Amino acid sequence: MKMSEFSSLGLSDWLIKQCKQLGISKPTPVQENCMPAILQGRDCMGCAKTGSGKTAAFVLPVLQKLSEDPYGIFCLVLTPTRELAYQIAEQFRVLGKPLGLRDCIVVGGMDMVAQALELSNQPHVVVATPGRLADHIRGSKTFSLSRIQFLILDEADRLLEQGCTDFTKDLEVILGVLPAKRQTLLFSATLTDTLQELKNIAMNKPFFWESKSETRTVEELDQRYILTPEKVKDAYLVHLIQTFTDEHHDWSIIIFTNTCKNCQILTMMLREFNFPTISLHSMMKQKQRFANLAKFKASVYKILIATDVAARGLDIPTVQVVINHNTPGLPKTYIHRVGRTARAGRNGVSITLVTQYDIHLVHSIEEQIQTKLKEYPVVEKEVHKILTQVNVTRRECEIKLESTDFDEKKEINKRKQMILEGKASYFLAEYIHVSASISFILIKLTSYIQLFHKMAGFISIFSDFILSDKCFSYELQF
Ligand SMILES: Nc1ncnc2c1ncn2[C@@H]1O[C@H](COP(=O)(O)OP(=O)(O)OP(=O)(O)O)[C@@H](O)[C@H]1O
Repeated sequence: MKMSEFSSLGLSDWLIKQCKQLGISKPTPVQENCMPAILQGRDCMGCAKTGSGKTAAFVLPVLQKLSEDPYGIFCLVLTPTRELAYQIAEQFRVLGKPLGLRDCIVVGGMDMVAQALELSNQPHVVVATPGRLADHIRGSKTFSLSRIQFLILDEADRLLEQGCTDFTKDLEVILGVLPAKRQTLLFSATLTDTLQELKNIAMNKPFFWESKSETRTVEELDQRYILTPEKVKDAYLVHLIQTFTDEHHDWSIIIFTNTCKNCQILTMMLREFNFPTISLHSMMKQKQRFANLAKFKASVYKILIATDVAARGLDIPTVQVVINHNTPGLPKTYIHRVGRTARAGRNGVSITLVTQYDIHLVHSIEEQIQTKLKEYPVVEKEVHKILTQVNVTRRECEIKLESTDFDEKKEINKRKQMILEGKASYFLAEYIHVSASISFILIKLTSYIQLFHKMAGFISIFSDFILSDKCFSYELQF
Protein backbone atom coordinates (compact mmCIF):
# COMPACT_ATOMS: atom_id res chain seq x y z
CA MET A 1 0.00 0.00 0.00
CA LYS A 2 1.33 3.45 -0.90
CA MET A 3 1.98 5.57 2.15
CA SER A 4 0.81 9.16 2.10
CA GLU A 5 2.83 12.12 3.33
CA PHE A 6 2.43 13.78 6.73
CA SER A 7 1.59 17.07 4.99
CA SER A 8 -1.43 15.55 3.22
CA LEU A 9 -2.78 14.51 6.63
CA GLY A 10 -2.93 18.13 7.76
CA LEU A 11 0.21 18.19 9.90
CA SER A 12 2.06 21.52 10.17
CA ASP A 13 5.51 22.04 8.66
CA TRP A 14 7.24 22.51 12.01
CA LEU A 15 6.02 19.12 13.18
CA ILE A 16 7.00 17.43 9.91
CA LYS A 17 10.48 18.89 10.42
CA GLN A 18 10.58 17.54 13.99
CA CYS A 19 9.55 14.09 12.73
CA LYS A 20 12.35 14.11 10.11
CA GLN A 21 14.89 14.76 12.84
CA LEU A 22 13.76 11.52 14.47
CA GLY A 23 13.93 9.60 11.20
CA ILE A 24 10.14 9.62 10.85
CA SER A 25 9.44 10.60 7.24
CA LYS A 26 6.29 8.77 6.22
CA PRO A 27 3.27 8.02 8.39
CA THR A 28 2.57 4.43 9.38
CA PRO A 29 -0.99 3.13 8.68
CA VAL A 30 -2.25 3.86 12.22
CA GLN A 31 -0.92 7.43 11.94
CA GLU A 32 -2.27 7.88 8.42
CA ASN A 33 -5.73 6.74 9.45
CA CYS A 34 -6.15 8.16 12.95
CA MET A 35 -4.41 11.53 12.71
CA PRO A 36 -6.87 13.24 10.33
CA ALA A 37 -9.81 12.22 12.54
CA ILE A 38 -8.04 13.52 15.66
CA LEU A 39 -7.15 16.79 13.91
CA GLN A 40 -10.84 17.15 12.97
CA GLY A 41 -11.70 17.04 16.65
CA ARG A 42 -13.10 13.51 16.83
CA ASP A 43 -12.67 10.95 19.60
CA CYS A 44 -10.56 8.08 18.35
CA MET A 45 -9.89 4.43 19.10
CA GLY A 46 -6.83 3.02 17.37
CA CYS A 47 -5.93 -0.65 17.43
CA ALA A 48 -2.68 -1.49 15.67
CA LYS A 49 0.08 -4.03 16.11
CA THR A 50 2.96 -3.55 18.53
CA GLY A 51 5.71 -1.20 17.34
CA SER A 52 3.54 0.40 14.66
CA GLY A 53 3.86 4.02 15.84
CA LYS A 54 0.69 4.48 17.93
CA THR A 55 2.45 6.93 20.26
CA ALA A 56 3.24 9.43 17.50
CA ALA A 57 -0.32 8.92 16.18
CA PHE A 58 -1.62 10.76 19.26
CA VAL A 59 1.40 12.90 20.20
CA LEU A 60 1.59 14.71 16.83
CA PRO A 61 -2.06 15.90 16.59
CA VAL A 62 -2.05 16.94 20.26
CA LEU A 63 1.08 19.05 19.70
CA GLN A 64 -0.45 20.62 16.60
CA LYS A 65 -3.62 21.59 18.50
CA LEU A 66 -1.57 22.79 21.45
CA SER A 67 0.50 25.07 19.21
CA GLU A 68 -2.74 26.70 17.97
CA ASP A 69 -4.01 27.46 21.48
CA PRO A 70 -1.33 26.87 24.10
CA TYR A 71 -2.39 26.58 27.74
CA GLY A 72 -1.94 24.21 30.67
CA ILE A 73 -3.10 21.64 31.56
CA PHE A 74 -4.02 20.87 27.95
CA CYS A 75 -3.59 17.12 27.71
CA LEU A 76 -3.68 14.20 30.13
CA VAL A 77 -2.17 10.85 29.16
CA LEU A 78 -2.82 7.79 31.33
CA THR A 79 -0.74 4.67 31.01
CA PRO A 80 -0.44 1.49 33.12
CA THR A 81 3.29 1.52 33.95
CA ARG A 82 5.72 4.10 35.27
CA GLU A 83 8.44 3.33 32.71
CA LEU A 84 5.94 3.80 29.90
CA ALA A 85 4.89 7.18 31.32
CA TYR A 86 8.50 8.38 31.07
CA GLN A 87 8.81 7.06 27.52
CA ILE A 88 5.65 8.84 26.36
CA ALA A 89 6.68 12.10 28.06
CA GLU A 90 10.00 11.84 26.24
CA GLN A 91 8.21 11.66 22.86
CA PHE A 92 6.15 14.74 23.73
CA ARG A 93 9.32 16.56 24.84
CA VAL A 94 11.36 15.73 21.73
CA LEU A 95 8.63 16.37 19.17
CA GLY A 96 7.29 19.41 21.04
CA LYS A 97 10.67 21.09 21.61
CA PRO A 98 10.01 24.11 19.36
CA LEU A 99 6.90 24.85 21.45
CA GLY A 100 8.89 24.98 24.68
CA LEU A 101 6.59 22.20 25.85
CA ARG A 102 6.31 21.70 29.60
CA ASP A 103 5.40 18.19 30.69
CA CYS A 104 4.86 16.67 34.10
CA ILE A 105 5.22 12.98 34.92
CA VAL A 106 3.06 11.75 37.78
CA VAL A 107 3.87 8.17 38.74
CA GLY A 108 4.09 6.12 41.93
CA GLY A 109 7.39 5.50 43.68
CA MET A 110 8.62 9.06 43.04
CA ASP A 111 8.56 12.22 45.17
CA MET A 112 4.94 13.28 45.60
CA VAL A 113 5.69 16.81 46.80
CA ALA A 114 7.85 17.58 43.75
CA GLN A 115 5.05 16.25 41.53
CA ALA A 116 2.46 18.42 43.29
CA LEU A 117 4.64 21.47 42.74
CA GLU A 118 5.07 20.68 39.04
CA LEU A 119 1.33 20.11 38.66
CA SER A 120 0.60 23.50 40.21
CA ASN A 121 2.88 25.13 37.58
CA GLN A 122 0.35 24.26 34.87
CA PRO A 123 2.32 21.99 32.56
CA HIS A 124 0.96 21.58 29.02
CA VAL A 125 0.95 17.80 29.21
CA VAL A 126 0.57 15.49 32.20
CA VAL A 127 1.59 11.85 31.73
CA ALA A 128 0.48 9.72 34.65
CA THR A 129 -0.20 6.30 36.05
CA PRO A 130 -3.77 6.25 37.44
CA GLY A 131 -2.99 5.41 41.09
CA ARG A 132 -0.67 8.32 41.78
CA LEU A 133 -2.73 10.84 39.82
CA ALA A 134 -5.87 9.82 41.73
CA ASP A 135 -3.92 10.32 45.00
CA HIS A 136 -3.03 13.86 43.94
CA ILE A 137 -6.64 14.59 43.00
CA ARG A 138 -7.91 13.27 46.35
CA GLY A 139 -5.35 15.20 48.35
CA SER A 140 -4.72 18.51 46.60
CA LYS A 141 -6.56 21.58 45.42
CA THR A 142 -3.53 23.21 43.78
CA PHE A 143 -4.15 22.05 40.23
CA SER A 144 -7.13 21.51 37.99
CA LEU A 145 -7.80 19.13 35.14
CA SER A 146 -11.16 20.73 34.37
CA ARG A 147 -9.98 22.44 31.17
CA ILE A 148 -8.06 19.64 29.51
CA GLN A 149 -8.68 19.32 25.79
CA PHE A 150 -7.36 15.78 25.38
CA LEU A 151 -7.62 12.62 27.48
CA ILE A 152 -5.49 9.79 26.16
CA LEU A 153 -5.52 6.23 27.43
CA ASP A 154 -2.46 4.43 26.14
CA GLU A 155 -2.65 0.64 26.53
CA ALA A 156 -6.32 1.44 27.09
CA ASP A 157 -7.49 -2.17 27.50
CA ARG A 158 -4.96 -2.73 30.32
CA LEU A 159 -6.23 0.34 32.14
CA LEU A 160 -9.73 -1.14 32.16
CA GLU A 161 -8.70 -4.70 32.96
CA GLN A 162 -9.15 -5.93 36.50
CA GLY A 163 -5.80 -7.69 36.65
CA CYS A 164 -3.33 -7.80 39.53
CA THR A 165 -3.34 -4.01 39.52
CA ASP A 166 -6.91 -2.80 39.28
CA PHE A 167 -7.13 0.76 37.99
CA THR A 168 -10.92 1.06 37.86
CA LYS A 169 -11.39 2.96 41.15
CA ASP A 170 -8.61 5.40 40.34
CA LEU A 171 -10.00 5.91 36.86
CA GLU A 172 -13.39 6.79 38.36
CA VAL A 173 -11.74 9.47 40.50
CA ILE A 174 -9.85 10.89 37.53
CA LEU A 175 -12.78 10.82 35.08
CA GLY A 176 -14.86 12.55 37.74
CA VAL A 177 -12.77 15.75 37.55
CA LEU A 178 -12.38 15.90 33.76
CA PRO A 179 -14.57 18.08 31.56
CA ALA A 180 -17.28 16.29 29.58
CA LYS A 181 -16.29 18.32 26.53
CA ARG A 182 -12.95 16.89 25.55
CA GLN A 183 -11.38 14.66 22.96
CA THR A 184 -10.75 11.13 24.16
CA LEU A 185 -8.15 8.99 22.37
CA LEU A 186 -7.70 5.30 23.12
CA PHE A 187 -4.87 3.19 21.77
CA SER A 188 -3.59 -0.37 22.17
CA ALA A 189 -2.46 -3.39 20.19
CA THR A 190 -5.26 -5.37 21.86
CA LEU A 191 -8.39 -3.25 22.17
CA THR A 192 -11.07 -5.58 20.96
CA ASP A 193 -12.15 -7.44 24.09
CA THR A 194 -12.71 -4.21 26.04
CA LEU A 195 -14.36 -2.35 23.19
CA GLN A 196 -17.72 -1.68 24.85
CA GLU A 197 -16.28 -0.25 28.10
CA LEU A 198 -13.90 1.89 26.05
CA LYS A 199 -16.74 3.23 23.93
CA ASN A 200 -18.40 4.43 27.14
CA ILE A 201 -15.31 6.51 27.95
CA ALA A 202 -15.03 7.93 24.43
CA MET A 203 -18.57 9.23 24.39
CA ASN A 204 -18.76 11.20 21.14
CA LYS A 205 -19.18 8.47 18.53
CA PRO A 206 -15.48 7.70 18.30
CA PHE A 207 -13.68 7.12 15.05
CA PHE A 208 -12.55 3.49 15.27
CA TRP A 209 -9.60 2.16 13.32
CA GLU A 210 -8.12 -1.30 13.45
CA SER A 211 -5.28 -2.50 11.24
CA LYS A 212 -6.60 -5.03 8.77
CA SER A 213 -4.49 -8.09 9.00
CA GLU A 214 -5.05 -11.78 9.34
CA THR A 215 -2.46 -12.05 12.08
CA ARG A 216 -2.15 -10.05 15.32
CA THR A 217 1.62 -10.13 15.50
CA VAL A 218 4.02 -8.56 12.99
CA GLU A 219 5.35 -10.51 9.99
CA GLU A 220 8.94 -9.61 10.81
CA LEU A 221 8.69 -11.64 14.03
CA ASP A 222 9.91 -15.25 13.89
CA GLN A 223 7.81 -16.99 16.58
CA ARG A 224 9.25 -20.17 18.05
CA TYR A 225 8.72 -22.56 20.92
CA ILE A 226 10.76 -25.18 22.76
CA LEU A 227 8.98 -28.07 24.46
CA THR A 228 10.75 -28.83 27.71
CA PRO A 229 10.16 -30.50 31.06
CA GLU A 230 9.97 -27.93 33.89
CA LYS A 231 13.30 -29.11 35.35
CA VAL A 232 15.22 -28.58 32.10
CA LYS A 233 13.84 -25.08 31.40
CA ASP A 234 16.75 -23.21 32.97
CA ALA A 235 19.30 -25.32 31.13
CA TYR A 236 17.56 -24.44 27.85
CA LEU A 237 17.61 -20.80 28.86
CA VAL A 238 21.33 -20.80 29.59
CA HIS A 239 22.02 -22.71 26.38
CA LEU A 240 19.94 -20.26 24.30
CA ILE A 241 21.66 -17.22 25.77
CA GLN A 242 25.08 -18.78 25.30
CA THR A 243 24.30 -19.46 21.64
CA PHE A 244 22.90 -15.96 21.02
CA THR A 245 25.78 -14.20 22.71
CA ASP A 246 28.34 -16.37 20.87
CA GLU A 247 26.77 -15.61 17.52
CA HIS A 248 25.67 -11.97 17.81
CA HIS A 249 27.57 -9.22 19.57
CA ASP A 250 25.06 -6.39 19.20
CA TRP A 251 21.94 -8.22 20.32
CA SER A 252 19.84 -7.49 23.37
CA ILE A 253 17.50 -10.02 24.90
CA ILE A 254 14.43 -9.62 27.11
CA ILE A 255 13.42 -12.64 29.18
CA PHE A 256 9.94 -12.59 30.65
CA THR A 257 9.09 -14.59 33.71
CA ASN A 258 6.03 -14.98 35.92
CA THR A 259 7.04 -13.71 39.39
CA CYS A 260 9.33 -11.10 40.97
CA LYS A 261 11.11 -13.84 42.91
CA ASN A 262 11.78 -15.93 39.83
CA CYS A 263 12.98 -12.77 38.09
CA GLN A 264 15.45 -12.19 40.92
CA ILE A 265 16.65 -15.81 41.00
CA LEU A 266 17.14 -16.02 37.23
CA THR A 267 19.10 -12.76 37.29
CA MET A 268 21.39 -14.11 40.02
CA MET A 269 21.76 -17.39 38.18
CA LEU A 270 22.63 -15.87 34.79
CA ARG A 271 25.15 -13.61 36.51
CA GLU A 272 26.82 -16.71 37.94
CA PHE A 273 27.30 -17.75 34.32
CA ASN A 274 28.81 -14.31 33.60
CA PHE A 275 26.00 -13.09 31.37
CA PRO A 276 25.52 -9.31 31.62
CA THR A 277 22.06 -9.46 33.18
CA ILE A 278 19.83 -6.90 34.88
CA SER A 279 16.28 -7.15 36.20
CA LEU A 280 13.05 -5.17 36.21
CA HIS A 281 10.14 -6.05 38.47
CA SER A 282 7.68 -4.37 40.79
CA MET A 283 9.46 -5.29 44.03
CA MET A 284 12.42 -3.09 43.15
CA LYS A 285 12.67 0.52 44.28
CA GLN A 286 11.46 2.81 41.51
CA LYS A 287 14.79 4.58 41.10
CA GLN A 288 16.47 1.19 40.66
CA ARG A 289 13.87 0.26 38.05
CA PHE A 290 14.61 3.39 36.03
CA ALA A 291 18.38 2.94 36.43
CA ASN A 292 18.25 -0.71 35.30
CA LEU A 293 16.11 0.11 32.29
CA ALA A 294 18.46 2.95 31.30
CA LYS A 295 21.47 0.61 31.53
CA PHE A 296 19.70 -1.96 29.38
CA LYS A 297 18.67 0.67 26.81
CA ALA A 298 22.26 1.89 26.64
CA SER A 299 23.39 -1.75 26.10
CA VAL A 300 25.55 -1.69 29.23
CA TYR A 301 23.64 -4.88 30.05
CA LYS A 302 22.52 -7.05 27.13
CA ILE A 303 19.98 -9.14 29.00
CA LEU A 304 16.92 -7.88 30.83
CA ILE A 305 14.87 -10.26 32.95
CA ALA A 306 11.47 -8.81 33.65
CA THR A 307 7.98 -9.57 34.84
CA ASP A 308 4.98 -8.36 32.85
CA VAL A 309 5.64 -4.85 34.16
CA ALA A 310 7.81 -4.58 31.02
CA ALA A 311 5.44 -6.41 28.69
CA ARG A 312 3.68 -3.39 27.24
CA GLY A 313 4.80 -0.38 25.29
CA LEU A 314 8.55 -0.30 25.96
CA ASP A 315 10.34 0.69 22.78
CA ILE A 316 13.96 -0.54 22.73
CA PRO A 317 15.11 -0.93 19.14
CA THR A 318 18.15 -3.11 19.98
CA VAL A 319 15.99 -5.94 21.36
CA GLN A 320 16.31 -8.77 18.86
CA VAL A 321 15.12 -11.65 21.01
CA VAL A 322 12.29 -12.15 23.48
CA ILE A 323 12.31 -15.33 25.54
CA ASN A 324 9.22 -16.36 27.48
CA HIS A 325 10.59 -18.33 30.43
CA ASN A 326 6.98 -19.17 31.22
CA THR A 327 4.18 -19.51 28.68
CA PRO A 328 1.87 -16.51 29.23
CA GLY A 329 -1.57 -17.43 30.54
CA LEU A 330 -3.31 -14.90 28.28
CA PRO A 331 -2.80 -14.57 24.52
CA LYS A 332 -2.95 -10.79 25.01
CA THR A 333 0.06 -10.91 27.34
CA TYR A 334 1.89 -13.01 24.77
CA ILE A 335 1.16 -10.43 22.02
CA HIS A 336 2.55 -7.55 24.11
CA ARG A 337 5.58 -9.48 25.40
CA VAL A 338 6.78 -10.65 21.98
CA GLY A 339 6.02 -7.17 20.65
CA ARG A 340 9.10 -5.85 22.50
CA THR A 341 11.06 -7.05 19.47
CA ALA A 342 10.52 -6.71 15.71
CA ARG A 343 9.41 -3.08 16.08
CA ALA A 344 9.04 -0.47 13.37
CA GLY A 345 9.81 -2.91 10.53
CA ARG A 346 12.85 -4.55 12.15
CA ASN A 347 13.27 -8.32 12.44
CA GLY A 348 13.11 -10.21 15.72
CA VAL A 349 12.77 -13.68 17.25
CA SER A 350 10.58 -14.84 20.11
CA ILE A 351 11.09 -18.17 21.85
CA THR A 352 8.54 -19.54 24.31
CA LEU A 353 9.54 -22.29 26.73
CA VAL A 354 6.58 -24.65 26.89
CA THR A 355 6.11 -27.46 29.40
CA GLN A 356 3.65 -30.32 28.92
CA TYR A 357 1.17 -28.45 31.14
CA ASP A 358 1.23 -25.35 28.90
CA ILE A 359 0.25 -26.91 25.60
CA HIS A 360 -3.38 -25.73 25.86
CA LEU A 361 -2.09 -22.17 26.45
CA VAL A 362 -0.04 -22.35 23.25
CA HIS A 363 -3.12 -23.48 21.35
CA SER A 364 -5.16 -20.51 22.54
CA ILE A 365 -2.27 -18.13 21.75
CA GLU A 366 -2.03 -19.59 18.24
CA GLU A 367 -5.76 -19.27 17.77
CA GLN A 368 -5.73 -15.60 18.82
CA ILE A 369 -2.72 -14.54 16.78
CA GLN A 370 -3.72 -16.69 13.81
CA THR A 371 -0.17 -17.96 13.48
CA LYS A 372 1.41 -21.32 14.29
CA LEU A 373 4.52 -21.16 16.46
CA LYS A 374 7.39 -23.15 14.98
CA GLU A 375 9.69 -25.40 16.98
CA TYR A 376 13.10 -23.89 17.71
CA PRO A 377 15.84 -26.38 16.87
CA VAL A 378 18.20 -27.15 19.76
CA VAL A 379 21.03 -29.66 20.04
CA GLU A 380 19.67 -31.54 23.08
CA LYS A 381 23.04 -33.09 23.87
CA GLU A 382 24.45 -29.64 24.58
CA VAL A 383 21.60 -28.85 26.97
CA HIS A 384 22.04 -32.10 28.89
CA LYS A 385 25.75 -31.39 29.29
CA ILE A 386 24.99 -28.29 31.37
CA LEU A 387 21.83 -29.52 33.09
CA THR A 388 23.34 -30.45 36.47
CA GLN A 389 25.53 -27.36 36.65
CA VAL A 390 22.56 -25.08 35.86
CA ASN A 391 20.25 -26.74 38.38
CA VAL A 392 22.86 -26.66 41.15
CA THR A 393 23.56 -22.98 40.43
CA ARG A 394 19.87 -22.19 40.54
CA ARG A 395 19.49 -23.97 43.87
CA GLU A 396 22.44 -22.04 45.28
CA CYS A 397 20.85 -18.77 44.13
CA GLU A 398 17.54 -19.78 45.74
CA ILE A 399 19.32 -20.44 49.04
CA LYS A 400 21.16 -17.11 48.78
CA LEU A 401 17.88 -15.29 48.16
CA GLU A 402 16.22 -17.07 51.11
CA SER A 403 18.89 -15.67 53.40
CA THR A 404 17.86 -12.13 52.42
CA ASP A 405 14.64 -10.39 53.42
CA PHE A 406 13.14 -10.74 49.91
CA ASP A 407 10.05 -12.71 51.04
CA GLU A 408 9.46 -10.38 53.94
CA LYS A 409 9.63 -7.34 51.66
CA LYS A 410 7.04 -9.00 49.43
CA GLU A 411 4.66 -9.40 52.37
CA ILE A 412 5.19 -5.79 53.43
CA ASN A 413 4.50 -4.59 49.88
CA LYS A 414 1.34 -6.70 49.79
CA ARG A 415 0.27 -5.21 53.11
CA LYS A 416 0.86 -1.64 51.89
CA GLN A 417 -1.12 -2.38 48.73
CA MET A 418 -4.03 -3.77 50.76
CA ILE A 419 -4.11 -0.70 52.99
CA LEU A 420 -4.00 1.61 49.96
CA GLU A 421 -6.83 -0.29 48.32
CA GLY A 422 -8.81 -0.24 51.56
CA LYS A 423 -9.01 -4.04 51.40
CA ALA A 424 -7.39 -4.52 54.81
CA SER A 425 -7.93 -2.77 58.05
CA TYR A 426 -4.83 -1.55 59.81
CA PHE A 427 -5.08 -4.37 62.36
CA LEU A 428 -5.48 -7.07 59.73
CA ALA A 429 -2.54 -5.61 57.88
CA GLU A 430 -0.53 -5.59 61.10
CA TYR A 431 -1.48 -9.24 61.60
CA ILE A 432 -0.22 -10.04 58.08
CA HIS A 433 2.98 -8.18 58.84
CA VAL A 434 3.49 -10.03 62.11
CA SER A 435 2.86 -13.42 60.47
CA ALA A 436 5.27 -12.47 57.66
CA SER A 437 7.87 -11.60 60.25
CA ILE A 438 7.25 -14.82 62.17
CA SER A 439 7.60 -16.92 59.01
CA PHE A 440 10.80 -15.03 58.19
CA ILE A 441 12.13 -15.78 61.71
CA LEU A 442 11.09 -19.44 61.34
CA ILE A 443 12.95 -19.70 58.02
CA LYS A 444 16.03 -18.17 59.68
CA LEU A 445 15.63 -20.47 62.68
CA THR A 446 15.42 -23.53 60.42
CA SER A 447 18.63 -22.53 58.66
CA TYR A 448 20.34 -22.00 62.05
CA ILE A 449 19.11 -25.44 63.21
CA GLN A 450 20.46 -26.96 59.99
CA LEU A 451 23.78 -25.23 60.62
CA PHE A 452 23.79 -26.44 64.23
CA HIS A 453 23.05 -29.94 63.02
CA LYS A 454 26.01 -29.84 60.64
CA MET A 455 28.26 -28.53 63.40
CA ALA A 456 27.06 -31.25 65.77
CA GLY A 457 27.93 -33.84 63.11
CA PHE A 458 31.35 -32.28 62.76
CA ILE A 459 31.89 -32.29 66.54
CA SER A 460 30.88 -35.94 66.78
CA ILE A 461 33.34 -36.91 64.01
CA PHE A 462 36.00 -34.89 65.80
CA SER A 463 35.27 -36.51 69.18
CA ASP A 464 35.29 -39.96 67.57
CA PHE A 465 38.76 -39.13 66.38
CA ILE A 466 39.85 -37.94 69.85
CA LEU A 467 38.55 -41.10 71.41
CA SER A 468 39.98 -43.35 68.72
CA ASP A 469 42.84 -45.73 69.52
CA LYS A 470 45.29 -43.67 67.54
CA CYS A 471 44.65 -40.56 69.53
CA PHE A 472 44.45 -42.48 72.81
CA SER A 473 47.80 -44.24 72.37
CA TYR A 474 49.36 -40.93 71.46
CA GLU A 475 48.10 -39.47 74.74
CA LEU A 476 49.45 -42.45 76.74
CA GLN A 477 52.98 -41.74 75.62
CA PHE A 478 52.98 -38.60 77.74
N1 LIG B 1 6.15 7.01 10.80
C1 LIG B 1 7.15 6.36 11.35
N2 LIG B 1 8.21 5.94 10.61
C2 LIG B 1 9.24 5.27 11.18
N3 LIG B 1 9.33 5.00 12.50
C3 LIG B 1 8.32 5.40 13.29
C4 LIG B 1 7.18 6.12 12.77
N4 LIG B 1 6.35 6.40 13.79
C5 LIG B 1 6.92 5.90 14.91
N5 LIG B 1 8.09 5.31 14.61
C6 LIG B 1 9.01 4.62 15.55
O1 LIG B 1 8.50 3.31 15.74
C7 LIG B 1 8.84 2.83 17.04
C8 LIG B 1 7.62 2.19 17.70
O2 LIG B 1 6.64 3.17 17.94
P1 LIG B 1 5.67 3.14 19.21
O3 LIG B 1 6.46 2.93 20.43
O4 LIG B 1 4.79 4.31 19.12
O5 LIG B 1 4.86 1.79 18.90
P2 LIG B 1 3.44 1.34 19.47
O6 LIG B 1 2.56 1.10 18.31
O7 LIG B 1 2.98 2.26 20.52
O8 LIG B 1 3.85 -0.08 20.09
P3 LIG B 1 3.28 -0.82 21.43
O9 LIG B 1 1.95 -1.40 21.07
O10 LIG B 1 4.29 -1.87 21.67
O11 LIG B 1 3.20 0.19 22.49
C9 LIG B 1 9.38 4.03 17.81
O12 LIG B 1 10.78 3.90 17.90
C10 LIG B 1 9.01 5.22 16.94
O13 LIG B 1 9.96 6.27 17.04
